[in-house]
Amino acid sequence: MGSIEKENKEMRRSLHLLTSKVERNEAILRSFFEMEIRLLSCSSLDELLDLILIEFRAYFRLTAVNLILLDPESAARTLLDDYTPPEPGHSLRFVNNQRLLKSLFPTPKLRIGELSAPLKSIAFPSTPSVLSSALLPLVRHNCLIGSLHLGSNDPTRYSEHFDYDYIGHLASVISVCIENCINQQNLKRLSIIDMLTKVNNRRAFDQEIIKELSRASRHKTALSCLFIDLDFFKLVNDNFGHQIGDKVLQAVGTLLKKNLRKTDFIARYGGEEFAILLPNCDSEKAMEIGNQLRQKILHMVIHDNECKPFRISASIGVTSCTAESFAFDDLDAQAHTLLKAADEAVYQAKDKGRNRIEYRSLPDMKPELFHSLSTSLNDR
Ligand SMILES: Nc1nc2c(ncn2[C@@H]2O[C@H](COP(=O)(O)OP(=O)(O)OP(=O)(O)O)[C@@H](O)[C@H]2O)c(=O)[nH]1
Repeated sequence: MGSIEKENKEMRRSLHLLTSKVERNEAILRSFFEMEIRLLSCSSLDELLDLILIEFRAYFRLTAVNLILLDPESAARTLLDDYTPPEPGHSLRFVNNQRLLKSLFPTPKLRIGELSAPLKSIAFPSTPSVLSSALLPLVRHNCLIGSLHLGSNDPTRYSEHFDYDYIGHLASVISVCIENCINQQNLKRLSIIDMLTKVNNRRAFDQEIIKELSRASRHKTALSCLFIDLDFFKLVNDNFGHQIGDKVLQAVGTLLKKNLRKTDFIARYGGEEFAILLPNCDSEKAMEIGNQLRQKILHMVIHDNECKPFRISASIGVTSCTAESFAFDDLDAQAHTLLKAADEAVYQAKDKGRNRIEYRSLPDMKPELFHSLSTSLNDR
């Protein structure tokens, strides 16, 4: 073979290698780009975490994907109250300070390749089969906010000899998405939460009752409403001070959350008044639940500023409805009717001596009566 021919062959081989490398890089970039779009379109932290912890694994053919998040004020943990990650306690962990993150990233740079045993036990506590990995520092405003760990059982998958700019870029996108989701959801949460008791506020209740009435009518299920009004609360404030009064309200909020189902809706409706929606719950069951709450409130021991114990009581009003309860379709009118009945039941309980539970059935309502009724309720 002549030397020119040999040179040509060599050049064709190089060209072929170069073309396939470009094609491979293009495919990688495309897949990263697609994932970036999906990350940016996540509308909640749950959705974002599912994408990272579950879908990344299949999409990038990985053995393990783990995440550590800095969460000093438990903001993320509060938002994720109902969220279960894959391998709970391993794939998603929260830290209150940066110590652990700093041990993974003495400088906030990607860590690629094989990990030492101690680092592996931090990054992949439940996956010893990981042989090579990419540890991505998540950074926002020059602050380490977390660490994402991509692990493979292929020892050559992540190697120091390759360039991983696109993974670094992905880490930046993930950092922004995590921060955005937490901030947005936190803001939304703050607008519907009563800051003192950490149950929902009245605004959230007024929205929820419409949703629940609509759901109850669609599924033909019962919906009950409880009003809980603390007795002689003014005396608590007068005798022990406002701070202790606040402590009582917080304790009642905690007691209600602890003793009701996740699907029940608890709100602070006014100063010392709580309102509860019990979906799929008829009058008999609602009375039973209400009475249990009354007894639990009565047995709750609170301490004043001198650590002396005292107790409180509550008057409870209950009402229930079913799809057939209303002669009209207007959900606002239905909500007002339900609230008025629960409110009247509380007053009856107060009238009869307090620390009691009373039931008020819904009146036979005519739609034309609704307007005067809603006006009087709004004036309360
Ligand atoms: N500490 C504290 N007190 C509050 C708060 N909101 C309302 N209150 C107090 O709750 C008290 C309610 O008093 P009243 O409406 O007279 O009712 P009550 O003393 O509970 O008497 P009955 O309801 O008739 O049993 C008032 O003294 C309010 O100042 C709050 O956020 N914190």
